[in-house]
Amino acid sequence: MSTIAAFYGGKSILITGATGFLGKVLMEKLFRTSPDLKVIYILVRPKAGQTLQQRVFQILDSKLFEKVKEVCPNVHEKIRAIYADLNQNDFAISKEDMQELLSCTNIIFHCAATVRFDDTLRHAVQLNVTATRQLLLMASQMPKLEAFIHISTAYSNCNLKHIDEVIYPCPVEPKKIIDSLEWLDDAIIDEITPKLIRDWPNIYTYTKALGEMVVQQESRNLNIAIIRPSIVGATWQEPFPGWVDNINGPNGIIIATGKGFLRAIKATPMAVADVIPVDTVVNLMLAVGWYTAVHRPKSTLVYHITSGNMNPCNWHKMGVQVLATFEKIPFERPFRRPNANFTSNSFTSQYWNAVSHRAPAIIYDCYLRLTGRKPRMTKLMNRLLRTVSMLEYFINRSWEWSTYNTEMLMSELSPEDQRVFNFDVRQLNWLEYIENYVLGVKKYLLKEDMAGIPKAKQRLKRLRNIHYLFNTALFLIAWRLLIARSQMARNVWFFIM
Ligand SMILES: CCCCCCCCCCCCCCCCCCCCCCCC(=O)SCCNC(=O)CCNC(=O)[C@H](O)C(C)(C)COP(=O)(O)OP(=O)(O)OC[C@H]1O[C@@H](n2cnc3c(N)ncnc32)[C@H](O)[C@@H]1OP(=O)(O)O
Ligand SMILES: NC(=O)C1=CN([C@@H]2O[C@H](COP(=O)(O)OP(=O)(O)OC[C@H]3O[C@@H](n4cnc5c(N)ncnc54)[C@H](OP(=O)(O)O)[C@@H]3O)[C@@H](O)[C@H]2O)C=CC1
Repeated sequence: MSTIAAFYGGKSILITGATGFLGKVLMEKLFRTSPDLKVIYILVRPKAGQTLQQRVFQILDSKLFEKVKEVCPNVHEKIRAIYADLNQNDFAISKEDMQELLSCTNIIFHCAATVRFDDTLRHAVQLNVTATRQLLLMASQMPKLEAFIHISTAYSNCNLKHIDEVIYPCPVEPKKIIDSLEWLDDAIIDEITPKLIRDWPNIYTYTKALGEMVVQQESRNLNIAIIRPSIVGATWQEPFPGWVDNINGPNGIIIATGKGFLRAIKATPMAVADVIPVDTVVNLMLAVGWYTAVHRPKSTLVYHITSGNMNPCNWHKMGVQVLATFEKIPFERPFRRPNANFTSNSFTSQYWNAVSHRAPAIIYDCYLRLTGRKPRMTKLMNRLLRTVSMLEYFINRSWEWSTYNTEMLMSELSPEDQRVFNFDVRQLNWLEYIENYVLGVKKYLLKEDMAGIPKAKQRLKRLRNIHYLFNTALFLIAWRLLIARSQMARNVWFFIM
């Protein structure tokens, strides 16, 4: 019997960000391994015209939860969705709900965040810093609370090259920033943002660092742990390989490459691609929840869950395997044949952007115009290139994250717990994982049917022929122009003939 699974039995667990990528996988694993848990409270806001209940039903009815329904048929009764908006004071939680949360919660997993790189400082601070402070305040009023697990990111200190499992101070106190955002207007905030974030690459990573500082400062006598995952990718093993549900991180790039929109990227091929499967992160989270509650470490422990130091993969290897998978299982209706040119040179990258991205988009838009349709490819390409430029910082550098606490925790687990809550990334076979990842993107994100593969392969062949034809025509035109202008070219031509 797993000690960790037994620990969560009968517990009331509060999860923020349960409707997000990580949150869903966390709930799934909790229900599957501890079906006798008492209740999971989730803080949810209505979204896209859906009520809280509709959002919960949609999650429970998804493929991700198929196994859960077998082991925990009354899962609907064990989720208690509580209306909450983390952007508002007291999260706009009703008095009755707040009372229940304060008196019943045993464990908190705080996953909610804005993960957009280009969010406004005001919104990102509200969600990633102020809301964390607010939640800690709530936690301090929970008599039954055993552990508070805060999810940060391995990139919260990406301005450093070597990162230890410690909380690093930020140059400006979070409280000062929270206070000043209350009276500064948006224009001034925009102006001072670059000065505040200094050598952090974006507002997201900066506010996650501030969030960690808040955790340290407001920890009072709570049992707290911080988890820092690197780039969270599709599931490796559980509940099935390849599950993924948003376009963040590598997912959008895989789609753009598979559909033939993106064929070159400014990346350092040998830089470490520190992707970590989402189920691995969730297993560590549950193990940390147990360890923090039971062993009550004296200080706030930070756990890195990264792949680079234990089982490194680089962007080149990843790109090659992604392309190899596209050969076997191509995406439907590609714009061009998938290709992946990595270059770390800015000039070459701009050349590829002009020749491989913008020019085909312009040509395609001309074609759309000529056939009486609305041009759209240039706009789409501009947005894609903007997105790619925001990711460039992370694919042109490598970091070293120490993992002493994570390894210590692994050694504390029983063999059964090491199996059920496996976060040992050394066992990961990258080639297999990447293939399942791409397949997962096709099935769960693009919702493409495997029956469409022969047609997609045919289309790829047609695109290859068009590509050859286009290049041959281009070559002949260039050659013809050269012959018309140069005596030397004419001599070579007569010689060949
Ligand atoms: C030739 C290429 C070779 C490829 C080889 C094969 C691939 C092998 C994999 C290699 C991948 C390399 C890239 C890896 C990138 C790794 C990045 C890691 C970053 C680590 C940071 C830390 C991790 C974390 O802690 S949190 C999670 C990270 N957060 C995010 O990823 C959020 C990023 N997204 C944003 O901030 C925004 O979406 C933004 C600013 C990028 C765009 O905002 P905007 O308002 O313009 O629009 P949206 O409505 O959001 O989207 C517009 C448009 O863009 C598409 N899109 C959005 N995100 C992505 C994406 N990540 N990749 C690609 N495309 C994206 C989206 O679909 C929209 O398209 P529409 O058609 O208009 O709907
Ligand atoms: N994905 C990754 O690569 C990595 C993620 N992380 C961290 O993991 C955590 C989870 O990330 P991930 O699951 O990927 O992110 P998602 O964007 O998928 O999920 C974010 C969650 O936060 C919730 N949320 C956002 N704003 C509010 C609000 N105002 N009120 C209530 N809930 C809100 C969202 O709810 P809603 O559905 O209503 O929008 C959603 O449930 C974050 O803390 C992130 O920093 C760390 C490293 C890497």
